[in-house]
Amino acid sequence: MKVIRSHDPKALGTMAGKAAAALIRDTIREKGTANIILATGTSQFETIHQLIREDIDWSKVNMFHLDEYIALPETHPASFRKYLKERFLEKVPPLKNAYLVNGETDPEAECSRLGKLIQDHPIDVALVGIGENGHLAFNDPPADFETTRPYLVVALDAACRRQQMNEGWFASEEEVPGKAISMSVHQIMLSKHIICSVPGIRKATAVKNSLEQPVSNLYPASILQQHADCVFYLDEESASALS
Ligand SMILES: N[C@@H]1[C@@H](O)[C@H](O)[C@@H](COP(=O)(O)O)O[C@@H]1O
Repeated sequence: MKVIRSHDPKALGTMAGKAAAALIRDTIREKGTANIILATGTSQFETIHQLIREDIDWSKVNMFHLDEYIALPETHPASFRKYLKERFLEKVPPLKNAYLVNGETDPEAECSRLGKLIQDHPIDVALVGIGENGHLAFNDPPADFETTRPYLVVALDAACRRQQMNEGWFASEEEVPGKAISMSVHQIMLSKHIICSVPGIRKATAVKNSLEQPVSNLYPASILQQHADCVFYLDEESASALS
């Protein structure tokens, strides 16, 4: 695992977006197509902002995303589908496929549908973030490191729900859905390249635990220490607790 520090969140996002774009272009050159995972949330603003400015043949790209709330309408400001449509899909030419997680249908059937699709599209490049509680996608601690199912129905813990409220996505903690569909830790780890963008002081403890604690499902993102090609992009604030 590699760590790249930049002076501010904007520079961090620019570097992460450029790195992702280079990997996507290389993959298309080698294989003809590229399969990617995008993350959502505040931490991805600058990374995605850079990605949409890159010269990429998007018609050769298949996209998956990490997670979505169950039973949250797509019109809600916190909907991850809405986020990806408005910040990414509407800003680039049409992709080959964009496999969005639908949280408004039968969740187990949706997990199976997406699971089959992603198993047919081995992931080349995954953009991920981590939560204040160290979660990867919506795999809150203690995360399930054992399951090999690609997508899971998960319960969101209090820390995760509080973070979503504090970031302004919801007016109150009670309004945050209690459940979500999440890509599993196992599936994320199958990605060939992982780019983890983590700006901001609120993530300093989670970053320290993820990078400096022994790998443990109590710090879900600590599993990234075992990935063959994962790069953490940090700013001064998110790196401030590192030894
Ligand atoms: N479940 C989402 C993830 O998709 C995201 O990558 C991560 C970081 O979130 P944020 O960027 O809002 O801090 O946790 C969110 O809650």
